Amino acid sequence: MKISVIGCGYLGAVHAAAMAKLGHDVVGVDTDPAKIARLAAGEAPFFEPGLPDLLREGVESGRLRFTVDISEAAEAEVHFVAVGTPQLPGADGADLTYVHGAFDALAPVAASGSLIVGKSTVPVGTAAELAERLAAAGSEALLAWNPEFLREGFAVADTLTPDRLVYGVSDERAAELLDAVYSAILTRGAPRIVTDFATAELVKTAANAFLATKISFINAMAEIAEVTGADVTTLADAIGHDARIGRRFLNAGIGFGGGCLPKDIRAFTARAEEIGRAESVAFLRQVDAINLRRRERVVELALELLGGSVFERRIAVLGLTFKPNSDDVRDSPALDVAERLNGLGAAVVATDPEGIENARARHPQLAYAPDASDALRGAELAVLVTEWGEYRSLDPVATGGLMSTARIIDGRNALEPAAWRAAGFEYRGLGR
Ligand SMILES: NC(=O)c1ccc[n+]([C@@H]2O[C@H](COP(=O)([O-])OP(=O)(O)OC[C@H]3O[C@@H](n4cnc5c(N)ncnc54)[C@H](O)[C@@H]3O)[C@@H](O)[C@H]2O)c1
Ligand SMILES: O=c1ccn([C@@H]2O[C@H](COP(=O)(O)OP(=O)(O)O[C@H]3O[C@H](CO)[C@@H](O)[C@H](O)[C@H]3O)[C@@H](O)[C@H]2O)c(=O)[nH]1
Repeated sequence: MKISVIGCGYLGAVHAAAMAKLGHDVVGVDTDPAKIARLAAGEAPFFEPGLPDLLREGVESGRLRFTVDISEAAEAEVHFVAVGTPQLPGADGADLTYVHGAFDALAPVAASGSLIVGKSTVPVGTAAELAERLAAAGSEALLAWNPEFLREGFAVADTLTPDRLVYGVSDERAAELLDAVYSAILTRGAPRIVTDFATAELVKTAANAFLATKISFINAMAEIAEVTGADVTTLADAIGHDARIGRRFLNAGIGFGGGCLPKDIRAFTARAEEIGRAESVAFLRQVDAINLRRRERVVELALELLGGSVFERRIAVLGLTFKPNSDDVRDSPALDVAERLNGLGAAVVATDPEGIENARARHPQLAYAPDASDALRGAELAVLVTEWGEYRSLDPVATGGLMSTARIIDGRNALEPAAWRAAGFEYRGLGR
């Protein structure tokens, strides 16, 4: 099939390359010429394992091309819209400017009977409004909402072998076209849920709200464990054995960040207020508050370990991205911790295997080191805030040898406390 993908960021670039892998003829469109130039050369503009191979393969096969010119999407039978829906500046709601821009640009281009598929995460009710917007623009394209559940770091596998496909549609033809797009995935047995616009939009919002709640639940237990001397990791293992609870997403630490969970729970809160149901999701404010308190806790522990002041004390911050296997620093708890310590006058030296460039663009005032050894050399305190494999496997004896004083805060509970203590470290985890 001929497919266009409008918006080639983290989601759209992966989606475009995956659609080409499924055998479709794909054009990716983005308003950012630098991004398009890299993608057109078969290069990934961000770090995502497996994406470079997929892009190269697609571009070399001729099934995948990229452009800034949306008129090149005119021949597509299906148009995926994957533009950003960031948090509004100074408010909780989602900024739909890019979605509106993409739909307004697509309306005159999309052929009658072609299908426009929203993939961006939007507040419930958005698709219905966009259907009216398309009709008002005289478009005879169909509309569907097909939310995306991929995780950064696993985006390629999540797109090619999703847990489920959700179609929000208002007529059968839209579902048929989506079945044709995803036939190779459906043949492999992926569950497919066909529903209305509102349910499809809410499935996405609810999934992220649930994941965020699970993380804040375990972080709330970490707060209790810190006062009572209990160990939150053992607690998570123990409750996780109950299949109704499950162990995944029960890792306590400095909490969730990234371009999705934080903004999506805030947008949900804002939309619930708009529809008069603020109390239904009032708990999400607590979820957000617990999450942000964990970053503060790291600062408290740093002050405690350094005798009350971090001023001009050298602190190595290991990790800048919101999670490992990504270069994404959007709403990153790791970068926030580095910033907070820096704001208190600490001599922070931060490092990350993939995130330095993006972190520097946001926080040029921080000092960055190319690798962990450089960051750790001469430091009085190490703070592990993103659990990259190479930080998890740091040798405590060698690490202690680099530092001026052996102290570590394990902000992701990623290290074996006994091994670090045996190597002479003052070790602090979160909730253990
Ligand atoms: N990143 C993820 O892991 C992920 C997963 C699931 C859902 N989502 C959702 O997908 C959407 C996109 O997220 P992202 O992380 O890829 O964002 P992003 O900021 O990385 O990418 C958005 C892209 O859209 C482009 N764009 C903006 N307006 C455009 C227009 N009118 N025409 C063409 N391109 C335009 C931007 O230049 C940018 O490249 C969001 O709604 C997000 O919540 C993201
Ligand atoms: O037990 C856990 C699990 C995760 N996290 C943190 O939670 C954040 C989000 O992690 P993850 O969900 O793996 O990353 P994303 O790539 O942002 O993916 C989420 O957001 C996407 C965009 O909506 C959805 O598509 C995915 O299904 C959803 O998992 C990261 O900061 C993690 O460090 C924890 O603190 N503890």
